[in-house]
Amino acid sequence: MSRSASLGAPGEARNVLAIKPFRRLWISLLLSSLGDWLALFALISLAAVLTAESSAIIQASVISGVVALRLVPPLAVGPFTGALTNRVDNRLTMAIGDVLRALLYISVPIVSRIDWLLIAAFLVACVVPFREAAKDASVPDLVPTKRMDQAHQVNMLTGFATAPVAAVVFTVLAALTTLLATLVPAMGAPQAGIALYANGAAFLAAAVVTWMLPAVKPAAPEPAHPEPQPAGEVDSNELTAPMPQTREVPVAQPVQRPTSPSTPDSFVLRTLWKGMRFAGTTPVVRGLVLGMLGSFALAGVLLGTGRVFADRLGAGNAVFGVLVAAFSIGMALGVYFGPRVLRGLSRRRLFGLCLGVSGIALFLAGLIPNLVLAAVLAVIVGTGAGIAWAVGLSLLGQELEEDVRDRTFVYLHAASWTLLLLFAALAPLLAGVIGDYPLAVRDLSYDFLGSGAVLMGTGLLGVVLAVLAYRQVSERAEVSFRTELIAALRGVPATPAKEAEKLPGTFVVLEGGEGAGKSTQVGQLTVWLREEGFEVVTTREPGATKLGMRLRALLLDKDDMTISARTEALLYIADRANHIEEVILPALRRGAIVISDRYVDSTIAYQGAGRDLDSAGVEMINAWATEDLIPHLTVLLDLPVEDGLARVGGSTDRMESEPQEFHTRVRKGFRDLAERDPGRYLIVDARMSQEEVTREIQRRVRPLLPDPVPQDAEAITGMMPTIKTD
Ligand SMILES: Nc1ncnc2c1ncn2[C@@H]1O[C@H](COP(=O)(O)OP(=O)(O)O)[C@@H](O)[C@H]1O
Ligand SMILES: Cc1cn([C@H]2C[C@H](O)[C@@H](COP(=O)(O)OP(=O)(O)O)O2)c(=O)[nH]c1=O
Repeated sequence: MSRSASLGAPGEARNVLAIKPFRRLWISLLLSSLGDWLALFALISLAAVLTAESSAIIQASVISGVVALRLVPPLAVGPFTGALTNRVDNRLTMAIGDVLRALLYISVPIVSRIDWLLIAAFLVACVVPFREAAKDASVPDLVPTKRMDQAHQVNMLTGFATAPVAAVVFTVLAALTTLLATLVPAMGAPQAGIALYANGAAFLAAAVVTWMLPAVKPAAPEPAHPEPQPAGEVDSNELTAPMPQTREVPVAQPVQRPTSPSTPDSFVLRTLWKGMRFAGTTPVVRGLVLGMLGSFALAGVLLGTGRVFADRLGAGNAVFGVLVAAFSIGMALGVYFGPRVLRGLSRRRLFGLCLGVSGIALFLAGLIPNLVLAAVLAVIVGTGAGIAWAVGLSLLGQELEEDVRDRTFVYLHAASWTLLLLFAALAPLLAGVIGDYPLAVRDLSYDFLGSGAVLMGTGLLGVVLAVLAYRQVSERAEVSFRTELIAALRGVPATPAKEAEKLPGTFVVLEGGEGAGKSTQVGQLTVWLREEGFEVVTTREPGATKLGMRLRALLLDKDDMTISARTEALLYIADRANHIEEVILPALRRGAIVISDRYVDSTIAYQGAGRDLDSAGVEMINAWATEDLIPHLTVLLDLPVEDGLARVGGSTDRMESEPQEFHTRVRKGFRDLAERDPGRYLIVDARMSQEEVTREIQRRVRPLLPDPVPQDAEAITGMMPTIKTD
């Protein structure tokens, strides 16, 4: 089974990175995104160091301010960025933006005052939207239109992927500073200066790389003259030919996508709003979006409280770095390996489980203030959040129609950044308000920490969120969560209690009276699933096998009116037993999706209700003949009898020529069956147009489809694109 990859497949990333100018843009983005993360960690640390002597609430407010200041100005300056990108060379805007950021960051440790730290953080945040807008606006100049989406995806992923690297760099620098301060006491207490200097260097390097991009005049978008490309580079014609004459970008490809932890501008807010409205449409999408955003809120809380928490445990910048690195490395591992872990477990269950585990780990980290434990737990929180994110992304990809898929992914990325920063800003404030209390009961003492309480509270919220999200996405399953989890951990397939053989395929049946549209919908469903890359076996009853064709002729021949009701029932069931053995089971064992036009329910409705045979008896013989093979889903196309008969245009076979009352009983027979077991049925009003019926069926079938194959999941979530070397 293969399905088309939809987001940033590594192969595609290599493709778009083969475009030399875009690769330069990407390198400058990589550097500045690294710098951005490094700056965030360093500023939080420095804020904590400079306020070490102040009260807890002041310290908390300053840390919160450092983060909040990144969130606010972009909203104010966002609308003005367009004016600049239209007038000034984007390359220049980007390079100046990088140089300004470098200077501002370097100035912070030199001035070493809390007021300047906040002002500098604010000024940086004001520069960022211009730089981002210039970068986004220059992508269409550097990349052919058809690769634009890939380019944006690579950029988005880069924004995430640089976090663990920056965290490790920060930790190493912080540890070095601490070591130096110990060796050379004259240096004073360790601050976070080195990281900010390194950061300035990263931005200066980014400015140089940006400056080397091919110049594109904003007013006259002449085709650029790319340098001669060595073999293996993308043909320059590809670059110049589809160059857009204006900066108009189709609605489906919004140009501004956040790539660093600093850009919630008006576009993002708009996307958030639209996305939020969209996310409410189906429970599964709602559950997935809720859970995925929740994992970023957890990350935000850890980022916001981490420094103060480390402080209260008697540690400093390096330990904060370790916590952030542990979390973000865990997250990267989770995203990368997520699609491959516990293959035996349904992806939806894995999604809920990982979120829950993250929540519990965060709760424990807050409960037991211990540095080593906190680092280990941070890895677990990150891994859980990463797996949930990756699995959520691939499930969403499966769940959503192609036209809204990209929009939702953009929304998710934008919303994630915003939530991350929002929670990182709120968490320290809350911790400061709660305060720290050393508790002592007889010989036992326990440090109740405000930051610990926030971590615990968020952990609990995470667990509640996991349960809520799981409820929204969970599917009816024959195997209990526990059984499936134990089996998955042992690496064996989980066997439902009554099913002798776990079949990898999916069995869908369409039922309904004459002319309800079964054949039409079977056709539509088949085309759709095949396009999605699944192996589909389309079949029908009676008459799908050689023997079946003979039975069909006997059953439907208008001249042969002497078949008794029981004989008729047995003949249909005989056809079914043969059909299962020869067609259905082999396909299900292969993992195919089997779609059958009629199955057991037809006998129960036509012979049981229609011919007035004892339905329980008919059901029993069916159960024996089918060895209890029950479809995963039965779609009942329900239609008033007259409408259906009018559609088929008069009686053509023995069954159709039965009187209207017979067909009315059949209709009721079908409805009774469906109402008895709503979890396994979809009743569709077949008076709707063919297209509407098709859409309704697709919506219900989608969650039943097998999980995407691992390569795809990797393709969707692959993070660090490989650089093609010449
Ligand atoms: N939703 C619909 N609205 C109107 N006509 C339909 C619809 N679905 C199918 N039809 C038409 O009704 C007729 C019977 O459809 P068909 O799919 O053969 O039904 P069945 O297999 O249930 O007997 C066909 O001519 C088909 O084009
Ligand atoms: C499978 C099955 C079909 N039938 C009847 C219903 C149909 O009238 C006929 C099958 O004819 P067919 O032309 O295949 O069905 P349709 O045109 O309705 O899609 O057999 C039964 O009575 N009992 C059964 O178990």
